[in-house]
Amino acid sequence: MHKVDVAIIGAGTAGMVAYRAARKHTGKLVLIEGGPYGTTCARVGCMPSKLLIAAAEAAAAMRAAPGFGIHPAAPHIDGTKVMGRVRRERDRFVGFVNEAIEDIDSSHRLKGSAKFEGPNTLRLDTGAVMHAERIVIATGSVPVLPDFFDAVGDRLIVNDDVFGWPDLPAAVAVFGGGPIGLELAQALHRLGVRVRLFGKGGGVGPLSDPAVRDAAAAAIGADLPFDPDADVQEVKREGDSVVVRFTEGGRAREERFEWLLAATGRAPALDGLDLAASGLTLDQRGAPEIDPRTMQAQGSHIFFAGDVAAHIPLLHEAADEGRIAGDNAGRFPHVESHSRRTPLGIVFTDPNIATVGASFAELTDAAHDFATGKVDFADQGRARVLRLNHGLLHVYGERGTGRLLGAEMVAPRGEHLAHLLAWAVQAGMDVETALAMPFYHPVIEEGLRTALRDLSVNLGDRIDNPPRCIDCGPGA
Ligand SMILES: Cc1cc2nc3c(=O)[nH]c(=O)nc-3n(C[C@H](O)[C@H](O)[C@H](O)COP(=O)(O)OP(=O)(O)OC[C@H]3O[C@@H](n4cnc5c(N)ncnc54)[C@H](O)[C@@H]3O)c2cc1C
Ligand SMILES: NC(=O)c1ccc[n+]([C@@H]2O[C@H](COP(=O)([O-])OP(=O)(O)OC[C@H]3O[C@@H](n4cnc5c(N)ncnc54)[C@H](O)[C@@H]3O)[C@@H](O)[C@H]2O)c1
Repeated sequence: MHKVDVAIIGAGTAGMVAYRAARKHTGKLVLIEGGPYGTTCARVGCMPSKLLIAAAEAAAAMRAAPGFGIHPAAPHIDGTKVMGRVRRERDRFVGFVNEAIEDIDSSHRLKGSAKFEGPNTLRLDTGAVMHAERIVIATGSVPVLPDFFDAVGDRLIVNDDVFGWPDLPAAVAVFGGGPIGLELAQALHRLGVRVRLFGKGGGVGPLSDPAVRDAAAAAIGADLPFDPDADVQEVKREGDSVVVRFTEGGRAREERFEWLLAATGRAPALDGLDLAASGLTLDQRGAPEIDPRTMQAQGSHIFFAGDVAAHIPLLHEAADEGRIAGDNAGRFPHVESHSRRTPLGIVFTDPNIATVGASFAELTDAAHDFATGKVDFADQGRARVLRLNHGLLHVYGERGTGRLLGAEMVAPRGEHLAHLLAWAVQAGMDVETALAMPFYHPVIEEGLRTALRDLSVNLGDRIDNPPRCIDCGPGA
């Protein structure tokens, strides 16, 4: 039987980072991959979705030009060329990952799907069996598909399928108002695909602040048909079409599409691991309790990292967790505790949707004594110059200390505002210190300053905010 100090299951982002961290402690380790190399992020996640969005932004910019008095021809979208670039660039990113895999000692790489046969015993579907002193589980996540969708048969697709398309389809029904549904629905819509986005329960991405969520629903809904709480009676297949029966504004409707794209959530990829044989105590989801500071499960020799840990299923968190889990698996039993970064989430819609630090729901549920500062981008100087003047940003600060706690936004260039705020929150900055930082003129960040000033007023630190649109002129 093959014997190793550390076995890592899954060669995605978390698993590859875990391998490098564990390698510093031992040369007796193995990285096991059951599917294709290349990582979810590069193959079918972050990168191809952003490539599709970039093409959609180019088309949207052409359509927006008449608003400046510039009249180009309407965009002609060549679907095969759009998808060709998406796949070419995607393959380039995947190529870099594959090079990193090739750099790993070949005796440390194993192909096959692993499952537990005992707390320290793994069996691969190739028949190989190994004894591992410590194990890192980094198996990622899989799409959750409601049974309701079975009726559409092979017209049901997920994100992976989109990035394999040779051409753009004519019409797609997208289900799910989370990050995947929002990003793909808006991008496809802007690329000339007829899209309708069906949400459930009123959610819009990761937003929990009702006012910001409403503003985001309105901004996305102004671009394409989007109901965050759709009343769908039936989905079925008729010939090569997907038929969706739903209610809109009290009226029964039926619409036909080529595909039903499910973006209805992702779950930890635990099926097939036979975790029951691992000796861990499992909850009703079939998962053990994991310490997010050590990534250790119940003080055992088993560690989790990335989406499978169901902590924050984002790329930079997967990398951090891989580093923590790999290092601790390597040094076990002398496990070290690590502090985690300030939460940061960005959805690459237009306008961007973003969350930073503590969410409105977390602060409210914990009865935290906080105040909110606001800016509406409708009248924000630079946003108006650029005709990007849609959105709402709420920033939360602690009463008594003025410490910045978090923010939720749907905002132009929100990806950058969210970073500024995340860095300020992690640095423990208070609102007055943030306001003492330089703000250039005219920039979108002046909108953030308006929200910070409003927060300062609401915390009782200053009497009033300067008059409306002060960032339109000198002396701001
Ligand atoms: C469409 C989409 C867009 C996204 N966009 C963003 C974004 O813009 N920004 C962001 O931060 N995040 C984004 N994400 C999330 C991000 O991609 C994930 O958080 C991240 O890729 C998770 O990495 P991981 O290492 O946990 O999993 P993965 O990269 O999925 O790696 C898990 C690996 O484990 C293997 N495996 C599974 N079971 C077994 C087994 N039993 N034996 C052996 N191997 C096994 C799998 O084959 C896989 O290779 C996006 C996700 C999707 C789907
Ligand atoms: N830009 C980014 O960072 C980015 C982009 C894409 C994905 N991701 C990551 O991937 C994860 C998974 O994304 P996701 O969007 O699939 O999941 P999600 O869980 O965030 O959202 C799923 C949405 O689908 C809705 N839903 C569930 N059942 C439904 C049904 N029957 N009909 C209509 N809607 C239904 C839910 O209410 C929810 O709003 C995210 O949590 C995120 O961490 C990140």
